[in-house]
Amino acid sequence: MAGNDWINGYLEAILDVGSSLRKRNDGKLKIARFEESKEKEDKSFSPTKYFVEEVINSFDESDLHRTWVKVIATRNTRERSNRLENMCWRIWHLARKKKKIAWDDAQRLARRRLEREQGRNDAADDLSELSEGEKEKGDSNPSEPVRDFTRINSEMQIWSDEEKPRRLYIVLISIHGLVRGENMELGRDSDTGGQVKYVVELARALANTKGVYRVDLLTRQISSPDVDSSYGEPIEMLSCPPDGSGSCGAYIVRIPCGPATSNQSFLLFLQSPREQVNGGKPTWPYVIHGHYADAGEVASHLSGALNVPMVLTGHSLGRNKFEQLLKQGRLSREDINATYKIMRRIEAEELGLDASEMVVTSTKQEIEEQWGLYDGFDLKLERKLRVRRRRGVSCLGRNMPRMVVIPPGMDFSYVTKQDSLEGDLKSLIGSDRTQTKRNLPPIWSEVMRFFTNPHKPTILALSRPDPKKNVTTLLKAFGECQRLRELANLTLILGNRDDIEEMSNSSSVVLTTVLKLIDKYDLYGQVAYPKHHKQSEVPDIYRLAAKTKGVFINPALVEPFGLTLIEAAAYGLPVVATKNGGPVDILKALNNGLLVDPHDQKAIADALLKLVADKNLWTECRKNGLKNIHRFSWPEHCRNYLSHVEHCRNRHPTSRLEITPIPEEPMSDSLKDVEDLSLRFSIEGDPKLNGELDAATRQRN
Ligand SMILES: O=c1ccn([C@@H]2O[C@H](COP(=O)(O)OP(=O)(O)O[C@H]3O[C@H](CO)[C@@H](O)[C@H](O)[C@H]3O)[C@@H](O)[C@H]2O)c(=O)[nH]1
Ligand SMILES: O=P(O)(O)OC[C@H]1O[C@](O)(CO)[C@@H](O)[C@@H]1O
Repeated sequence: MAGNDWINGYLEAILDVGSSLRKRNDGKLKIARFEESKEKEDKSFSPTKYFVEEVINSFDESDLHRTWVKVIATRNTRERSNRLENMCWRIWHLARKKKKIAWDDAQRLARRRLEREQGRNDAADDLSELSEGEKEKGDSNPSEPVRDFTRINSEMQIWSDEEKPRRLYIVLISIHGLVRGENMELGRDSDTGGQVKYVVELARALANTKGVYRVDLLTRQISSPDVDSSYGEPIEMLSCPPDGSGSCGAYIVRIPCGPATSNQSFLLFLQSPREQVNGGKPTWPYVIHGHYADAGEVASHLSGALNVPMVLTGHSLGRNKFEQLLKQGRLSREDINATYKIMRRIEAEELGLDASEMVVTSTKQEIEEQWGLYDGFDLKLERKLRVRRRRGVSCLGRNMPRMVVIPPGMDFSYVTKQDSLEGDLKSLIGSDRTQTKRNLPPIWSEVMRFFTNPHKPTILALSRPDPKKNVTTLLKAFGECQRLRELANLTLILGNRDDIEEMSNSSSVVLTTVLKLIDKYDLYGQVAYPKHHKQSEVPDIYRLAAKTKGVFINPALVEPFGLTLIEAAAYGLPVVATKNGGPVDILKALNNGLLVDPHDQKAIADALLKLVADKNLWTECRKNGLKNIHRFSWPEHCRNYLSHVEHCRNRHPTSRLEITPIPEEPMSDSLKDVEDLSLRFSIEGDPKLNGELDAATRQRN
């Protein structure tokens, strides 16, 4: 039986290896393990023994044993041989099948292990990519704004002009400060500064973006003899571009709020669907965007009442300010809270954070070192959720606002070609000190009249007269550095003032301290501190400092972003800036200056000296700033903004809300046009719309 030879070897192996049969508890004989074989295992590998062990050890086949008993009982040799062959084949087949199953399991396990490993690697890549994506990339093609700060999710659609015609209605809310579109009074008080400029320029830029039909910037109506009547106008159309030629669909809407901001007033305004888009059908805001703690709290109420996604921008954060003021050591915790109501502000910021789908920050640093201080935000969880969303894994039950870095832009319409560094200045400071009657900016004379030697480079500081801006430390650094005083003058533009006594307490303290320090260090003839300047003169102030080969400095204790730094760069002025806050990322992008510890007076003086004295460094920084400033572009900002807002969890009012109108008071004429905005008080929520809608659907209703 040549065909059966292998069987003999196989059977011999079964017999040779030996086996002890053990009575199974269920009465069946179970082929036991080959303990002996373990002990006697010879060093050389025997495939037969291995196979036999595999077959016998690896499965318990009772009926196989019954067959075996029958086979050995078979007398007919031929019959027995056939049965033996069949049995061996069955054993062999079973063993192979078993091994195949084990192999498949092993393969499946290996594949799952590989997938999990891949998933972990992807997640790690995503996380590292996230941190990479937010890191400054190398210089790119100067003609193309670089998305340094803003990381667009690879799957996320970039907002493009090719979008099907959309007619989005966006609501921005910025409550405090004096808000108007032209000739802003920035620096007039602690609440009228960069944020006012930011929201007005954002409203214009969004309205100028294809697909956006209307932008309403909601703020408080302020009617008071102390301020210009323009702040009492119920509605102001924003000219686009700012030279007043035509409208782009951006409006400032001033809501009568009484002494305190009432959510109700804003709610009533927003709950009348806007009839400007989609052929007169009421349209809900696509998004409600709150700016700063106060508007963040109001927006959170409106977002909840209207079921419209909310976006938040901090501009400046209470926890961060609190930390820096404590570090400065001049005020106790109680004094800080009494002065700034800082705990109430932080509460509002936490509420806004909790209600937001997305937080727009100006820098990566703002996420990690400013929002990272808040209960309502956890950096690691936000990143994990972002990775999960990207991998299509459900995030239900886990809410954390998405943080997106989209730095503000700049209105470049005032930036002319690079001014030559010669020319005007010579005529301005001729030997007889009389200004030649050329069309030189009047503000130049206003500044230069303070200086004994106007030929020296001027160090420029421009900010609201707010303690946080740390101007007093700058003055001490300048006053105590003889070398710096010999080399340079100092210009302080600290808002507009008539009478220091009539200013807010914090502004009054800052300005009084400035005057005392000028006197203490006898800086007369070396420091300029003009009382007034117009908004339109700010570019010329930067230009003047650049013409003198001066330096811009922002020594703030903490600067969430620092619009003045990008403005200075746009006018060719190298900068020295606080290392606390947004300037870290700004200088990374612009590569146009030096960072300092705002608490270190000597470091401030040394940095200023370095830039004023080293003309090569000064020229290099000027050149870099001019080359890289394009990265701060409002059109780019808006494309990124809309791309991210598109992915906010979209919701839609699903209930009919009857709002009882406030009893009508006789409306002044000026309010008539507000009425034209269809201030109706009932909303037609479509009850059948119970689910969440995607952005496109939402816009159709
Ligand atoms: O006398 C002055 C003082 C300021 N400004 C302008 O006001 C703005 C000031 O903005 P910024 O330097 O950014 O400071 P803040 O007023 O404190 O602005 C807050 O809001 C800004 C926008 O989010 C952030 O960049 C800041 O970090 C944040 O503190 C700039 O455009 C200045 O040109 C004037 O025109 N005249
Ligand atoms: O953190 P602070 O001191 O309130 O600074 C932020 C202030 O600056 C501004 O952004 C200037 O516009 C105000 O809106 C805001 O009150």
